[in-house]
Amino acid sequence: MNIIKKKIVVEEADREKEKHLRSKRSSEKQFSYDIVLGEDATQDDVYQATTKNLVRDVLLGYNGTVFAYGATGSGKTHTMVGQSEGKHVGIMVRALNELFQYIETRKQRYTVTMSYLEIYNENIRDLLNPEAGFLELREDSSKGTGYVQVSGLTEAIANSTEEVMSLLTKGNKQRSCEPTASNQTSSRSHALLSVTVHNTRPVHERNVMKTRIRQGRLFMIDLAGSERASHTKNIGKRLKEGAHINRSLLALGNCINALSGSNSNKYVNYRDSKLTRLLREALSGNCKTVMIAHVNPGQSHREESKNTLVYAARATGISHKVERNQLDVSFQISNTEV
Ligand SMILES: Nc1ncnc2c1ncn2[C@@H]1O[C@H](COP(=O)(O)OP(=O)(O)OP(=O)(O)O)[C@@H](O)[C@H]1O
Repeated sequence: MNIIKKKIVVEEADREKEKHLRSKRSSEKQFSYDIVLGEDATQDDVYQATTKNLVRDVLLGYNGTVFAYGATGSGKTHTMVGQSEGKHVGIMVRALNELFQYIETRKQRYTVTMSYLEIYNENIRDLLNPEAGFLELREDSSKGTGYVQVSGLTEAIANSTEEVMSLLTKGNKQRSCEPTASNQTSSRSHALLSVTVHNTRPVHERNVMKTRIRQGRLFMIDLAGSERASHTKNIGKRLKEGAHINRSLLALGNCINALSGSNSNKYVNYRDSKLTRLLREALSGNCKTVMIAHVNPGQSHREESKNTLVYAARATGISHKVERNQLDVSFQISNTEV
C-alpha cells in the first residue's frame, strides 16, 4: 500500500493483478481523503491534523466529535488513548491539556464537565462510576428529534488539567480490554469521552450590557475494532463480544452509507445500536465531526483495510450545517433622569 498526500492506493493481490491485466483494467484502487498520514506520522502529527481545530471550535461554542475507526489491532486506542505519558500520549490527553492551557490564560469564566462511558455488549457502563451498573438511554424530544441522554451518567466538574487527567486515567483503567490472537490489548468496548465547556462573559453593545453564554461539547471516541472470527480465533465470551462489536459497527456503517452523497434522502436508521443512537448528533446534527480511519498496511490485512477505506471515503461525502451554541442575555441600562 502506497501512501500519498491525500490519496491511498491499494494494490490488488497478485492473482487479482493477473485478472486485471487480462481485462486491461487498472489493478490499483485509489481512495481520496482530506488528509492522509503515513506510517511515520507521530502522535503529535495526528493530533495537529485532526483534533487541534476541534478544540479551538469547542471553546468558541461549537460541538465537535473525533472518532477512531478501523479493524482490530489497527491502532485506534494508540491514537485516541496512547501511553499515559511521554511522546506517545494520545488525542484525549493532548486535547484536554490544550483546552486547560487555553482556559488558564483567560479571565473569562469557564466550567468544564466531563463524562466517560463505554458500550460493552450493548450495555452502557459509566467509566467514572462503574459501580452504578448498566445505564439506560433516554430520549428527550424537547431538545430535538432523537436527542438522547444517558440516565444517571456522572458529569464530573474538572477545575484543572491535573483533575481532568486523573479522571481520564481512572476511566481508562475501568475499560473492558482483553488479549485476542489479533491484539494483545484489544478494546472490547466502544469508549466515549465527552467534555463540555461552558463559558460566560460580559459584553457591552450599544448601551446594552449582556452576558454571553457559550457552550461547546467535544466527543472523543475510541471504537472497538471490527474483527473476523477466523483471524482473531475467538471463542466463547470473546466471540460474543466480537459479534456485538461487529453488529454496532455495521449499524454505524449503514448510517454512514445512508447519510453520504447521493443517498442523502434515504432513511437513516440510528435505532439499530446504542452506538448509533449516541452518535446521531455527531453524524447528522449540529456538530463538526472528524473520522480517523486506521488501516494496517500489511498484505494479510488488505481486505479489512479496504473495507475501512471504503467507509471512510463515503463518510467524506457527509455534510451538514453547523451552528455555534451561543445565547446573549441582555440587561438594559436606562438613563432615566429624576
Ligand atoms: N503508530 C503506532 N506506533 C507504535 N505502536 C503502535 C502504533 N499503532 C498501534 N501500535 C501498537 O499496536 C498494538 C495494537 O494497537 P491498538 O491496541 O491501538 O489497536 P486497536 O485498533 O485499538 O485494536 P482493538 O480494536 O483490538 O482495540 C498496540 O500494542 C499498540 O501500542
